This record gives sequence, structure tokens and C-alpha cells, in this order.
Amino acid sequence: MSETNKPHVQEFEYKAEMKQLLNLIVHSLYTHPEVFLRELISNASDALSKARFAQLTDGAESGGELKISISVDKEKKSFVIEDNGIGMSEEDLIANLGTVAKSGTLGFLQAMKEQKEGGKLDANLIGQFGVGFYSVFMVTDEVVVETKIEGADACRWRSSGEGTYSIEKIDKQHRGTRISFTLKDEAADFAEEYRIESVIRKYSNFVDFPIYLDDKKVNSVEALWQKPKSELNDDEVNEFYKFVSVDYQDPLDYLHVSVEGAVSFKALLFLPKEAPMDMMYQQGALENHGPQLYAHKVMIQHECKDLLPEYLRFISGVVDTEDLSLNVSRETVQSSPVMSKIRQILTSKILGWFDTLADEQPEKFRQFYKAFGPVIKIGLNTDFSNREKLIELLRFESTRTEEGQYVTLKEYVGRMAEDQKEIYYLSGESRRQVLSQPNLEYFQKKGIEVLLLTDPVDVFVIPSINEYDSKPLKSIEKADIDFAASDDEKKEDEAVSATLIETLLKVFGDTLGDRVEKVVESHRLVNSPATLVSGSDAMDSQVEKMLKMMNKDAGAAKKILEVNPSHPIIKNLASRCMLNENDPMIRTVAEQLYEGALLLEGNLDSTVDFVSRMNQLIEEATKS
Ligand SMILES: Nc1ncnc2c1ncn2[C@@H]1O[C@H](COP(=O)(O)OP(=O)(O)OP(=O)(O)O)[C@@H](O)[C@H]1O
Repeated sequence: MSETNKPHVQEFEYKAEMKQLLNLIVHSLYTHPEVFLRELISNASDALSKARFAQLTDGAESGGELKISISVDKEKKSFVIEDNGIGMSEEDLIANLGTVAKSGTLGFLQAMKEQKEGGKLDANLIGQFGVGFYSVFMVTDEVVVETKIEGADACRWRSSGEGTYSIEKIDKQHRGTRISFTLKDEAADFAEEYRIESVIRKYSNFVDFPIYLDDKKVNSVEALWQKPKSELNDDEVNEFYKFVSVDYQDPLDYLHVSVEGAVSFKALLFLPKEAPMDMMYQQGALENHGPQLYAHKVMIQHECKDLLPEYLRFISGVVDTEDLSLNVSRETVQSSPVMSKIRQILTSKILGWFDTLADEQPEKFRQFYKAFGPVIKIGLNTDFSNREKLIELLRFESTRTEEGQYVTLKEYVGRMAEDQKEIYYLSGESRRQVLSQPNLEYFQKKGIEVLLLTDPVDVFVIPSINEYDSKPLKSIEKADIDFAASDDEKKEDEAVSATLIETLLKVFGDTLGDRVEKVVESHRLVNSPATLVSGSDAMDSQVEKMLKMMNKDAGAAKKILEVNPSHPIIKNLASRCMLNENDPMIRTVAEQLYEGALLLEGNLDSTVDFVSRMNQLIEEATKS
């Protein structure tokens, strides 16, 4: 921060990230420049909501009709937007318009960089990251913000977005904010009334304060959620969604709720088509999301997190109740029994909505599940009263589904063979990786369906289900799976004799020592020579891998190495073993099979020894 010699004008320098951000906005955002208007209107509307709220709660002065006024001059290419909202103090200006205060900004920069590399950069992104004000630099080279809060001096903030901004005290009588600038030549059409009107209709029609354009009111200010469901039409609903959710796509689906009873409320809720950017870029991003809360058609909270449990907060929209008084404070909202009742009813309605979607519009449901399935699963371990309903919503790919297609637990159980007593699953990074696991061979051969868990959340959630329809859920990585049926089929002459295999297993065991719990004969392998399985109480290998990635090595339990006595490699080794138990080749191969199995499950820490041993074996095999 540096001050110039001028008496009343203070000059400030932007922080490094801020410069980076402004640079991107000024030089790289080309599509949708009209977004600047949406952002300025949305900020004005927020400031007006705060003013209205202050009036209701602490009886602050009204300041006349709460409104947004825009005036333009075509000749001068000037643009002015003014509101009589809460305004900003000098400190607010520095905090809000001078610094990157929000974690969202870094996410935004990251997303921008990625988009830029992909060749397209979309200004629509800007609203999702709480950096909307700066989009004004798409259409102008210099912005002046004059603003006043109740009971403090008014200030003028000025910046050309290049690295510095200035603040000076000014005379301004009324509370509120006035933002003015001259449009760049290429953005001169924003001084045309028709252009502004069309942008307002597109993005800001539902702002619940009147917007005047040169004294003419241009928005509709309508509480859409108050209309009966039968009177809603898709176009206006979609438009409303884009407005409340700052999304540029139509919603995937919407739900209209009207409840009269112990509590009364109306709600219009939306399911986005895609997970919002910040949900992917920030952990715990849903913490502060939620629909807007209205009381008696007046907005009291923008993103009200108390309306829905965290795992449903990707749902946006409006909830309007007659049962909260207008001058309710944030804290009272939080602890109000009305809110917990609304939350309970909404949660149940929303889960019912998902269920109906799954029945009636499976393709839509599939799209929804793809985007939000991982979030929904969080609910299984946090919302115990709805656990059963959530379990019914779960979808999995399986060895019987195509890629991207799902099966439910109910369907799985419905098509289980009579003698199958358990629900089988296997977890891994991707469908391809899971399908390559030797542990699947037996199940594939027998035509037993196995659920493929590839969402990282799965391994933390699915084991907690324990059983469904009285059938235990079981990872096929576990050692205690019942393979009795397979034994009688095995042709005697195919496998190595019991005594021979015993000796070989002992050599394997001696070679691998502490690294495995034990080495045993396998009943599950068909085409592979060896595989690793976990003891019945051990951790799933996928969990182990993830804990390792998080540097939380929980002292992974030792695995059991299973060896396939029908496999040619094992047969060859058994013959060698009969001749010489100390044959070094047996030990080298034992190491190689063990590390190969680790590699397949993604848990081999270093491939150096593996590759050098492989070369040694190839050399052996290629000797003439
Ligand atoms: N007209 C205004 N009146 C009062 N405060 C304002 C006004 N415009 C901007 N601000 C303040 O500046 C802050 C930064 O605005 P900006 O548009 O960059 O982000 P945001 O509004 O917080 O997030 P989003 O763009 O997601 O709505 C606002 O949060 C608000 O505190």
C-alpha cells in the first residue's frame, strides 16, 4: 500500500493474485461480455436486500423506494448504475474491491487457466466464483464507484484495473452506490436501451427490486414460486433457474413444493445439469450453499444452508414461508423449529423426487447420478433417518452392465442365483482397472455379477451398508469367500498334487517372509497364476491406496497371496521344486508374482525391482 502526495486521494496497489485476475479478465474474456451487467445488477440487488433487512431488523432509515437505476448516454458512451442499498464504507471498499479475499478466486484462476488451455474462455464462469464486479473491465478501461453507508463519509473508488486503485472522500447525500464508466468502443452497444433491456430480460428479470432504465421499469419482479404448479411454464421456470443459480444452462429438472399444515411454505427447487465448478475445485464447498430463503415473499437469506442437509445443497432455488417473521435474525433462523421442520419435509420431498425421476425418467436420473452421485453418498453416513431411501438411490456399474450404465442393489438381488448368498463388489480406480483384477476371474467364469466400485467415495460408504435385503455385501478381495462349488469341478490332472503344492507354497512363504500373512492355494483364479486377497478384517486395497495417497499409512494389514495350482507357471515351478527346493528361479518368480499382483491392484510403490527382475526372466527365457 503506498500513499501519493495528493492530500485526499489515497492510492493503493492490488495484491499479486488480484493483478493476475484482472489481467485475465481484461485480456482474455471475450465471450458473453454482457455478464458485466448481470453482475452489477446482482451486487446492487444484494445491497438492496441488505438494506431492506436492516430496515426490518434494526429499523434503519428507509431511503425511499428500494430500486436500481441505470442511465446511459449513447453519444458519450457513458454508463451509470445506481442503487440505494446498504453502500460501502472505506474499509468495505478496500476489503471488497481491492483484495482477493475469497478462496473462490483462486479456484476461478485455476478454472480460467484450464479453459484457456482448452482454447475457450467463458465469462459465465465469473459469477460462480464471487469475483463478478471485475467483469466490468471487459467493457471499460476505468470504473468509478461512489458509495455511502449510513452514518459514515461517502467515498469515491477509482481504478483502471491495471495494478492500482484510488480512494478519496466525497460529498454524497444518500445511502447507496453509484457505479459509472465510459464504455470501450467495442462495447458501445451497451449504451443502447434495447441491448440493456434484452440483457436484463435474459439474466436479471427476477431481481426482486425494480430496475429502471432511464426511468422506465424493465424487469418483471414476480414471485414465480407462489404460482400454482399448473400455471408455471417451462420457459419462465428455466429463465428463473438461470437467474437464481447463475447457470447458463437450463436445469435438469425442477420441483414445485406447496405445503400447508404444521408449517406452510412454497418452494421452487432445481437440479443443475452439471456439478458447479466450485464443487469440484473446493473441498467442503457445499458448506455454504443452499436455496434462497424468503419470508412473506421477501428474501432473508441468499444461500441458506439451514434449509437442506449438506449432501443436498447442490440444489438451488427458493423457499418461501409464512411461518418466519420478517425481522428474524440469522441466528434465530438457524435455531428455529420452523426451519428444522421445513428441512425435514424438503429432504423427504427431494429424495422422493429423485426416486420418481429414476422410475419415470431414467435417462435424466442417470445424468443426475453421474454428476451428483458422489455427493448423495455422503448422506448415507450423515443422515441416518433417510439412510434406507438413500440406499435405494445408489447405482453401480457391474460386470453385467455396459460402461456408464447402472444397476441398483434391488436389481442385483433380484437377479442373484438361488445359491448365491452374498452381494459381491470389487473396488478400484476405473472400470478398466477393476475388470483386469485376477480376483474377478472366478466370478466371471461362473457368471456371478460383481458390482464395480470406481467412485473414490464408495470404499468409505459401501462397506458401512453391511447388508441389503438380508444379504451381506462383500468385497471379493476378501479371503473368506465361499468357493466350495468350484472345487468339485476341478479336473484332478489339471492341478499340481497336494504334496507338491504344499512344498512350493512353503518356498513362496519363505521367500516373501513378512510381506504376506501367508501363501495359500487359490480357488478363485482361472487364468492368472497368483493374486493378493485381504484377511476378513483387513482394509480394502482401494482404501489402503487412498490412505497412502493422503499420507495416512494406517499400517496396512498384510495380505494373503493366493496361488493357482492349475496355472502353467505354478506347475512348472512345482516340477522345479521337486528337483531342487533351492532353485533360485522359484524365488525370483515368487517375488515377481507377488509384485505383479501388487501392481495390478495399484499398490506397488516402486517398479524398479519389478522391471529389473522381469528383464532377468526374459533373458533366461530368450537364451538359445
Ligand atoms: N452495489 C454495491 N453495493 C454494496 N456493496 C457492493 C456493491 N457491489 C459490490 N459490492 C461489494 O463488493 C463485493 C465484491 O463483489 P463481487 O461481485 O466481486 O463479488 P460477490 O458479489 O461477493 O460475488 P458474486 O459475484 O458471486 O455475487 C460484494 O460482495 C459486496 O460486498
